[in-house]
Amino acid sequence: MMSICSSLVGRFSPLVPQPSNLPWTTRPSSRPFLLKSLPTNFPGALQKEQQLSNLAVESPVIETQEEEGGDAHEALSEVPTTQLEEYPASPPSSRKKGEEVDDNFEDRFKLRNGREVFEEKTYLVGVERKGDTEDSFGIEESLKELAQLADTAGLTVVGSSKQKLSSPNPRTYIGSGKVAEIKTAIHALDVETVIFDDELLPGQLRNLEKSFGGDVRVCDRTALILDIFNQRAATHEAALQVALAQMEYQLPRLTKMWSHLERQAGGKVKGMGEKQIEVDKRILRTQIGVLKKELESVRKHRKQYRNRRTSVPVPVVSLVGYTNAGKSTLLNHLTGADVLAEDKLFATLDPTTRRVQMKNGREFLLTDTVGFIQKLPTMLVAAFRATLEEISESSLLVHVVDISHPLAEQQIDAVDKVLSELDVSSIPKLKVWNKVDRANNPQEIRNEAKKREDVVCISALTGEGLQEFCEAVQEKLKDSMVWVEALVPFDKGELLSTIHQVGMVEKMEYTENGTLVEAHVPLKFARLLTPMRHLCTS
Ligand SMILES: Nc1nc2c(ncn2[C@@H]2O[C@H](COP(=O)(O)OP(=O)(O)OP(=O)(O)O)[C@@H](O)[C@H]2O)c(=O)[nH]1
Ligand SMILES: [Mg+2]
Repeated sequence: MMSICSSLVGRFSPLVPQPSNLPWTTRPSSRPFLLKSLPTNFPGALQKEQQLSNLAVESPVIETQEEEGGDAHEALSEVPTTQLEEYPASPPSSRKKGEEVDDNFEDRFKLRNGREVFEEKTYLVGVERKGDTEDSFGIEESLKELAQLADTAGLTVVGSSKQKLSSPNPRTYIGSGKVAEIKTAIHALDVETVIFDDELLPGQLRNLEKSFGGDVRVCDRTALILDIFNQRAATHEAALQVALAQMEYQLPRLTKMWSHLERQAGGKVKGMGEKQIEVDKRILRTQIGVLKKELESVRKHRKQYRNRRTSVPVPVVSLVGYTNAGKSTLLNHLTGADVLAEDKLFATLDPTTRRVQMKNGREFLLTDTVGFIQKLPTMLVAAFRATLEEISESSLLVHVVDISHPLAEQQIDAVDKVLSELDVSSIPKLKVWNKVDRANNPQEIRNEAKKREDVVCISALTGEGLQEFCEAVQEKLKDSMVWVEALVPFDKGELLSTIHQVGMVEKMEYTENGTLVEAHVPLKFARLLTPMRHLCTS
């Protein structure tokens, strides 16, 4: 079963019989994180998982005893709660505590990306920080995006709630009044999972689960995104990257989780929790080390492949952009590739490269990359850094924007922010306003794009503007090429066709001693022409 929390925090699945005679069964969610979601192709994954799970079994988890209410900070930071807002929801169930699962329980198991997903009823919570700048994603839009992420993960959103705060409550992130309000709503709606739009501290997660009571799980946006990546990782490398990010996410949470043991046991087992943390942390670190080594070797192979590819001096153009902007659709349309493109977030996790052949005989390689998102978990950026760094070797970055999206500007900013962390400032860029066919005011957008330098307006779906796009790419590629004048001898005729293929020929003239060429060519290729350039200038 693949559900958001079960894959990340190793909670009992409703289908797995829970051992009732064990001390922690009253609160299985308090068990330390297990590594349930390791890719099965990760060497030793099963063995390690079992080790950690065995360790967990030996360690009783003691209920946390946080004081309720009386939080001065809360009183200062909380602003009157907003109205509960509900998505078209399934009718509140009349299920009583302890009663058996609903009739349609079995129907809620769905097949997604070849995996079984349990469609958990999910409730979303967002916090608007007072003083958030106007150009950032508003709370409404951020929650909408969270709902899309939840849908992508296979969850069913049944309601949502938001709160305006000057600063988050250190204990429960939201204020106590809001916690009570949400508790009432989620019990009425039979909610199984509550997802917060921001990353929560491990203590906040725990306190919220305790406050909501029952079997309600609490997760944060980071856990949700990690889970989607986990569900979608199709290749060995992507699976390794996601497993690494998940472990890095788990490591600090594991620490905090165990540190409660001693405190709650009133010091009677002093040192026990600490010892346990050390053992678990060591296992996790060893696994992280093994994963990093394996990733290194996978990347070495890919680099060798890339080096072989770059020996052919065809320029590489990388597509970057916000998730769902239409990058894969553009690649598919231009190259006839069959990359998965769908109206889900993070459809693509692995870079795919295809050759684009233009009508004029010129070519370039086009690479599709993983999409970006606002509040991208840092451990994911770190884990995917190597994949993304490949784009730093491209001759041109094409930033694909969904111009029909109401928050296109904010999405552009979010992408620029990630790009600025990747050290690609020296690479020429071209902006593509995609999905113009879907915009409310397509003609206005086309006119605006015309006025701007470095912007091409297209529809990857209908094909509008793709010829213009290819021409703009060619023009931009000039920026990464060098100007050469060379006299190519007649017996080196194949060089002329390569110049046509990878460069931009301005002039070609047949002389007694060979063909005189003036062209922009990639730097690597210019070096090959050096002896002929010498001939030309002398
Ligand atoms: N109307 C319209 N829809 C488009 C266009 N381009 C893409 N789409 C749709 O937008 C959705 C997302 O497209 P993808 O190509 O998967 O987007 P992506 O940028 O690769 O997304 P990630 O892989 O998640 O980063 C799909 O449902 C596409 O059919 C377009 O020009 N017009
Ligand atoms: Mg894609």
